[in-house]
Amino acid sequence: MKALTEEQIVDKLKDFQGWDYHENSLHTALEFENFKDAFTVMTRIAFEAEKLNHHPDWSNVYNTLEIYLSTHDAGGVTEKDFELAAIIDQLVN
Ligand SMILES: C[C@H](O)[C@H](O)[C@H]1CNC2=NC(N)=NC(=O)C2=N1
Repeated sequence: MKALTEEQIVDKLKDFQGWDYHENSLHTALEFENFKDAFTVMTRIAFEAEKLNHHPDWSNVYNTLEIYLSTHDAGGVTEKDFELAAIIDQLVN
């Protein structure tokens, strides 16, 4: 799968609230009520990532979750990253 151009990425991001293009990845930062809520969402994302065989680069500190999505095999952002971002949005909204 081929990496998208920055122009394509910025254009597609117009349909995504709360995501930006940062360090050659799609990026979002989420804050939850508490650690359990954050970890619950991480667990649900993990199952979706496994189904997609597409995995996030993420960091959790207490009630915050920072997610970076890129496609290692393509060395950039691809449609799969947007697919997983859309799934994550459904899980958190
Ligand atoms: C072997 C395995 O299918 C590949 O390494 C998959 C796993 N998950 C992945 N996740 C992401 N974000 N990018 C990949 O290129 C990728 N490749």
